[in-house]
Amino acid sequence: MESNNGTPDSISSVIPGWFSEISPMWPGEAHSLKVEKILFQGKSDYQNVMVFQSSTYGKVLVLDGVIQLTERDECAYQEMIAHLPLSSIPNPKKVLVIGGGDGGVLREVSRHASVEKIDICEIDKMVVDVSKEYFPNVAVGYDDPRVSLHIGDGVAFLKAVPEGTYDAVIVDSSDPIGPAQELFEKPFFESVAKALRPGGVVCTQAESIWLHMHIIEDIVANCRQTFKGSVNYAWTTVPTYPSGVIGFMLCSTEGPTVDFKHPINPIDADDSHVKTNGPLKFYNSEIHSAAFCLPSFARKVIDQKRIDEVPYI
Ligand SMILES: NCCCCNCCCN
Repeated sequence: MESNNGTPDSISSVIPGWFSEISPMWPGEAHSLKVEKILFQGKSDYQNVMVFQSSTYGKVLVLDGVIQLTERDECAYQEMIAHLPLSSIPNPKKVLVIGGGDGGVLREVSRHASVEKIDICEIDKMVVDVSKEYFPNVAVGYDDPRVSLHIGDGVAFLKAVPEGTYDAVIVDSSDPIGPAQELFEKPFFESVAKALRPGGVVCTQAESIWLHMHIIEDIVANCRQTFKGSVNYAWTTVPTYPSGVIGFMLCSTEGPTVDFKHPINPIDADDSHVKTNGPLKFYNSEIHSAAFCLPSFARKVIDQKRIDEVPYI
């Protein structure tokens, strides 16, 4: 059976007027969004930057052809990557964000009243500028006076950080091809561990259990060798990310024990941030704990890494 444009009904090919997210990171599939209008297209020193108005997900930020956020579902990612670590430790004071140039993670970190200082190191100034212009409800994170923006390479920034500086580091990176590649490698995790105080926490973007178990396996192995506290994988649903899910690696350094699965400082128990930042749309304490429940196929691989590393006695 054929459609009225002559192509078989089962094949809808790449349709003019739609954005299709095609990448070697998810071969053989491409999620598409209908484009109402392209609002911005530019080329920075690091990547192609595009913003378009979609029919169903609001405005969309795309870097090198890959969706970074949409107005409709960004809350699911930004709230989880920020509150999974910060709700797991008492009174976080100093927080570093690597990447995250759109400002959404800053918006979420600033909900925590105990936080005194928020550093952000983003490599691409164009991402910051474009977000401020087209995504004011995301880039609002920059308005917080506790925020200091550093434009530069996150790897170099971390190397220069004095040992034990931060309570939490959040790595809001794009995928590990292009400018973010080094943020998935062991030397980077070692710099993060050094920058954290004892019992400090890191939460890093850790891809999809449906598409990237091989990458996750490597991240888990590197993190188990580097972080001597706890090492956990959590995940959330983001409809416009490849496979509709994305995960986070949550680790702590040696020191006071961190039990990531049971938040001791849940941000949803305190309403004081709602006046300035608006209500949380996605995160709550129940979804925090649930995020660490893994499907059996992923649990097998992630837990196997732990068994492999227990030395024979
Ligand atoms: N596959 C895309 C992963 C993007 C993760 N970073 C998004 C940045 C939002 N602050």
